[in-house]
Parts: sequence; C-alpha cells; structure tokens
Amino acid sequence: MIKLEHTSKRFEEEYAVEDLSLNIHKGSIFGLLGSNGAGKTTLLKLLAGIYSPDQGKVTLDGQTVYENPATKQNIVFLADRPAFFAQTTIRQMANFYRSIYPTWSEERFKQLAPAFQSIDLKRKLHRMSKGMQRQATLWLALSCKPQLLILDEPIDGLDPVMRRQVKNLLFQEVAEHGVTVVISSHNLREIEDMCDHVGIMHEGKLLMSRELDDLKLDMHKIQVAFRDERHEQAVSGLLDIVHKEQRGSVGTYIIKGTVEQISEIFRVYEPYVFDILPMTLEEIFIYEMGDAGYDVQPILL
Ligand SMILES: Nc1ncnc2c1ncn2[C@@H]1O[C@H](COP(=O)(O)OP(=O)(O)OP(=O)(O)O)[C@@H](O)[C@H]1O
Repeated sequence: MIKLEHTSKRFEEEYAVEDLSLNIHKGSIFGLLGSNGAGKTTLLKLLAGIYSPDQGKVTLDGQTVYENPATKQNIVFLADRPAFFAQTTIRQMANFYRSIYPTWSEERFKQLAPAFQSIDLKRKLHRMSKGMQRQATLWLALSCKPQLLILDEPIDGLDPVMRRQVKNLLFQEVAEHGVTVVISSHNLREIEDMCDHVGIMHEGKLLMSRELDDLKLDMHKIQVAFRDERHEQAVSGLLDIVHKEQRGSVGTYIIKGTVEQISEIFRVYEPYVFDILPMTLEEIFIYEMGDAGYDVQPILL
C-alpha cells in the first residue's frame, strides 16, 4: 500500500502539492488526471522518493520512501522526458539498471524482447525517436521487476499499435506480478482504458479519488416522460438530481444512486418513456465534480 498523509511540497512560496492524502492499493492501476501545472509530476516524484515532502509523509508498505534505498529499490519512475547517459545503448543501460536494482531480471529482459522488436540493442539511445526511447525505458523498467511502477505520461508519443502493446504489458505486469502502477495523464479516455482507480488533481490538491467501477455504478442518465406534470414534482423530492434538461415532454436527468433505487421511484408513476442511457466517464466526471462545486471541463479537457 502506498500512502500519502497530509503531504505538501512547495517551490519557493508556491505549493505544487498541498496537504494531499491518498492511499493506493497494491496491484491497482491508479490514473492521475489534471490540467497543466496541477501538480501531477510533483506528486509522482514524491511517490518515487525523488522529492522530500515539506510536510506530511509518503510511505510504501509502511516504510518512508525518501532517502530510504531499501524501499526505493522497489520503485521505478519513468519521467515524461526519458533520460539516459550520453552515447549509451539499451544494452549498456540494462547493465547499469542491473547494477542498481537487485531485482533486475536478465530473463525478463530477454522475455520482453519480442514486445520491443523495433528497438535495436546496439543503437545509441539518444539517436532514437521519442517514442522509441519511451519503449526502451519501459522495457528497462519492467525488467527491474519493481513493486511500484510510476509512469509520467507513458503513452505520449507512442503510435497506436505501441499504445495497445504498452497497455497489455502493464495489465500483464499487474495480473502476473501484482505490480502497482501509477500513471499520470491529461487524457481521460486513456485513463478509462487502463486504470481501475482514478484521482483528479487541481492546483496542488486532490479533488477526487475513486474506484472507476464505483463511479459508474453511482450515477445514471435517465430519460423520462411523465403522464402528468405533478409526477415530476413528486419524484424530484425523492431523488438526488445532479442535472436536468427538458426537451418537450421528455426530461433527461442525471441522478446519483443505484439503478434499482432510481427505477423504483420512477416506476411508481408509470411514465410512458423511461430509459436508462449509458454515461461516458467524461460525463460522470463533469457532473460529479460539478456537484462538488468545480467546473471540471477546464481541469480535464
Ligand atoms: N522544479 C521546480 N521548480 C519550481 N517550480 C516547480 C518545479 N516543478 C514544478 N514546479 C511548479 O509546481 C507546479 C506543479 O507542477 P507539476 O509539474 O507538478 O504539474 P503537472 O500537473 O505535472 O503539469 P503538466 O501536466 O504540465 O506536466 C507548477 O506551478 C510548476 O511551475
């Protein structure tokens, strides 16, 4: 379990992360969303033990991360801009990683080679394209067999085939080795595809952290047309309505609650239209955050 407790990080007088508490469970893929400057990279660097918190603490399985080599050996952080020693090949970087990660697995490195077959082991990393460098860093990271894999914008710069490949590799890591993955992204749809938990950051704070399935079960879009106007007033008093739009006789409601609870209340009045429509994660966020008092569109899009 990764735990941040009332953690803050300032640069000069400005908070990049402010009084942030968060638990990330082992074996989950946690997606961190937020606009530019929200504090995502700073949070990832706190998790990786690259930054020391100004206040609060960051622990992995109860052990402080910062300045704790024994814990940091279990963590790999891939920055949004891959960094290598000048003039090195992936084979040379692999030797370097092997020297600092006791869990490095040469067998795994070889097993993964077919997934990264476009990468020439002898080519200098600084001569590779950005997307190829990303692939190379992921290959090295997975070969370290970390407990915690922290990825800053991992999909950025990859072509669609490689995107799918990376997603599959991450799913496989979680399923087979119980790795915990934390990913930052601006892209809600990528996060929806890959993650089971999601957090939204804004101005250094965590606005929301939830399990994706819970979010989807907790809010519904309903289209309804009543037989009598008074029925609408009657149900309004019984439901947690987040948003409502009326077009002619058909109303579209966004309502919090389970499908069963909501359906039961509407069905009492036997409306002549009653449909439950699918909601995208983007819509769920917009309404959920709107309900909490935030206009989430500029935060996410
Ligand atoms: N090393 C640093 N020195 C000074 N200020 C910094 C430093 N790193 C981050 N900041 C500031 O902290 C705030 C959060 O930055 P951070 O890079 O964590 O955001 P982000 O959500 O990752 O942004 P982006 O999506 O643009 O990468 C910003 O205001 C940024 O200017």
